Amino acid sequence: MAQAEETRARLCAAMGWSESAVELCPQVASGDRIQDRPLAEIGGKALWTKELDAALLHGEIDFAVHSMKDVETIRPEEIAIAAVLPRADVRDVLVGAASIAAIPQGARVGTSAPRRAAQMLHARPDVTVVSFRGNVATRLAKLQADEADVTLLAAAGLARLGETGVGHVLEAEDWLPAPAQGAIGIECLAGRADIRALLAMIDDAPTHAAIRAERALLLGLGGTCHSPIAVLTRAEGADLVLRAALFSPDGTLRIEDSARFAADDEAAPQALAHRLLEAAPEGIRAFFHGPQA
Ligand SMILES: NCc1[nH]cc(CCC(=O)O)c1CC(=O)O
Repeated sequence: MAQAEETRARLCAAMGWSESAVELCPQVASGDRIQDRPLAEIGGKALWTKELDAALLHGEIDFAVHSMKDVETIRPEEIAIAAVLPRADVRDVLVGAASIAAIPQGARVGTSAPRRAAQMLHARPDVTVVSFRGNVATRLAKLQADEADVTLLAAAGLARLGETGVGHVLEAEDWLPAPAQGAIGIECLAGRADIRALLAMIDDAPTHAAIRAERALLLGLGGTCHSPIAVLTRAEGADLVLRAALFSPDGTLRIEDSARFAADDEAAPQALAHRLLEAAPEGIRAFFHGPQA
């Protein structure tokens, strides 16, 4: 809802409309309804898109607002990512300790994200990872209830909920975020030229280019929500520099590579994916499906 409200505010500001010109149509996604099991177990895909896709396809809504981190790599061809808002803070926040090094020996780390679990076990093989699902408030409550000693959350999500004083931000260069973290994307029917033109008014080209590159990398890797992958994109002049690290889920294995390419080059991130897969030992390779059509 916070993301939808931000989108509405930006659209109304760009168009000179009053807020009442855009109606919010709240939907509960299956990923939010099912909170007691890790996503990987629920059967993975489309947990945040299924209901909104149906609403788009049935003409109940004109566009849908997503955290791009939750949007699967391969989308129905009738649906287009029409706009991406300026990227918020890409970093993860550590809650319960002042730094990775300061986490007590043998601590319980609450997370259900394969990336965060693998990164943590890579940095701190002594800790135990415990499953930790639910929205931001639920996870903070679980930490309060001592179900874990520390947890990791996206700075962007905390900020959108007004939880700015929580935890300690981890520098992105040391602790790479998830693909598309911090980016809000707006989807509509590919055939709705009118809506696409409207949404183009609030598209942030640099963020859109970075998201396109990160998603092209994921497509080349065949990465899913089970794949422990972390990335960081930064702009260098007209180019993007994309860093990517792949892990084994237990954190024992880690490989990293990077590429610099023109912002509109979609082949380059796929070539980076190819190099990573070539270099990946089986313990990493097993969690990626390889290049997707
Ligand atoms: N389903 C998890 C999810 N999807 C997007 C965000 C954060 C907001 C963002 O990255 O845009 C979160 C919460 C988290 O990782 O802490």
